[in-house]
Amino acid sequence: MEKYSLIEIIGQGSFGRALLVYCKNTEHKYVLKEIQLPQQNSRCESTRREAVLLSKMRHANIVAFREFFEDGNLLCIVMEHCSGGDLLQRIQRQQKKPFPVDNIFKWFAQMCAGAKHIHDKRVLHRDLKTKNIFLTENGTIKLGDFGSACVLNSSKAYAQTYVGTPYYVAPEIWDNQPYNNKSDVWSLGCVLYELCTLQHPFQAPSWKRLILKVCRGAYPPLPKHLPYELHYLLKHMFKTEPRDRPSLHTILTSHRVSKLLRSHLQPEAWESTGQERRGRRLQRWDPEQGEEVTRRLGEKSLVHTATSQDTEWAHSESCEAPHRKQWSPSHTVLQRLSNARLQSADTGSSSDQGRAAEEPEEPGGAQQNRRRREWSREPAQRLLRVLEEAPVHRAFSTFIIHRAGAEAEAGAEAGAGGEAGAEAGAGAGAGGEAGKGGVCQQQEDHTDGLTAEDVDEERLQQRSDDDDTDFEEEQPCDWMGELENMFAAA
Ligand SMILES: Nc1ncnc2c1ncn2[C@@H]1O[C@H](COP(=O)(O)OP(=O)(O)OP(=O)(O)O)[C@@H](O)[C@H]1O
Repeated sequence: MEKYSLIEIIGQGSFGRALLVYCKNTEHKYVLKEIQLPQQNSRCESTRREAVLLSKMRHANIVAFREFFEDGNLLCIVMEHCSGGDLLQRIQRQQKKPFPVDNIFKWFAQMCAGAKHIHDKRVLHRDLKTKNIFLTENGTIKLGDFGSACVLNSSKAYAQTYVGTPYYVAPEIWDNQPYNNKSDVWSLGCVLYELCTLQHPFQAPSWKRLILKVCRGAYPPLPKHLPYELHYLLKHMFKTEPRDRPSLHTILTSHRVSKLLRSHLQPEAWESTGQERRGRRLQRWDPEQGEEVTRRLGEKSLVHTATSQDTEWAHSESCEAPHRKQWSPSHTVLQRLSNARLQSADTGSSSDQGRAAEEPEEPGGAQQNRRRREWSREPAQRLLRVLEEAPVHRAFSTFIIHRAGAEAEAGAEAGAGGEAGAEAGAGAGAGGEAGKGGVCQQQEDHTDGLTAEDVDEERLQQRSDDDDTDFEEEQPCDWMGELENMFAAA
């Protein structure tokens, strides 16, 4: 710590301070994130996870990691300082003046390149939003805040899961489906929309209407003067079915707009997305590496997996996971919410009055016949009851959901998490938003498990977007239980 001197405190996150510091050795400024120890486990883990993941993500469009250490009762991560601030601040500074289209393409291409790099390492960011995307002094995009990310490679199922920031969360998450690589794509669609309009695509005065809009993919159209490519991109990124959404790989390689996007990328950003590896048979991620990462992250780490994840990864081109076949994200929640709307109106809920006329009905009775994953846990009444009085501004916060068995059993069976999650929410108590803690031991920064630049050759080849939904969490989270606890506690 002695080698850093404090310049200023640049922010107070939900778990600790972010400091702008000066390093006497390198004569550079850095951001130092600190967390008080001991605290509750989850935030501590989140910080450690951020450090470990960040340390292994070397890419022109990802915040560069410097070091990770403990100093007394502080856990510290030192990282690149992005002096342009975050995109949320940048958007706010525009004061309704639109960004030049070239800027939009450049920034979007860079965030896709950074996110693709993450996905190529089988990591999901899970909290992509304007607040977590930074700009350097020269206007280069850097993805940051890996505190919510997860690695999909351990052979065990792990103790904690996550829902994201509701305003940026994809429809499948509201339908208790697993987070997957396309969920990150949805979130980036929200960011792209904000760059285009300076507005969030899914604005609503209540949670219920927010969720309905998200599940329908119903966003106000972009202004007509914006180029066709932006309209086209958003239309695809906001497909409510993950399988219909392009992956980042597709967006940057074989989508109608790929060439245009790539023209906005510096060669080093493009090369480090893995394209330079085309044609070379690459080593598949070794499951043992996932174990190693898990061990280093600690027993309660936020690492999700399938029990047969290595097989799934190896055969992701040809094998559809069973739950993937069952995906029909928005229909379940829409139908439940629609039914509940009537019940809610019957019981005299004022906030539901008149909404039926405003919200478009689900098109096509034929969709009712689609295969549907049963939403077995909570009827929509519960959702409505929870959300009815909840302040919608909280939908911009990051939520972390705890699973049952988090404290005792890191290796809980995959698939058990959904039902158990409701109790886990109660057990977690502290309620939703990031800001947990716990005693944590120092971890060596020895994370070889994440170093493999392992991209399957097949993944570089063109595929349908359906096949392109190539990895996902195995255990959907009980965000509703968590919301219930959070709002009950408020
Ligand atoms: N690498 C960075 N470069 C420049 N500013 C940063 C960097 N990392 C974080 N910040 C800024 O520091 C502040 C605190 O960030 P931090 O990630 O600690 O918390 P947060 O994102 O505000 O909240 P949360 O804890 O819920 O994630 C924010 O204003 C953020 O924009």
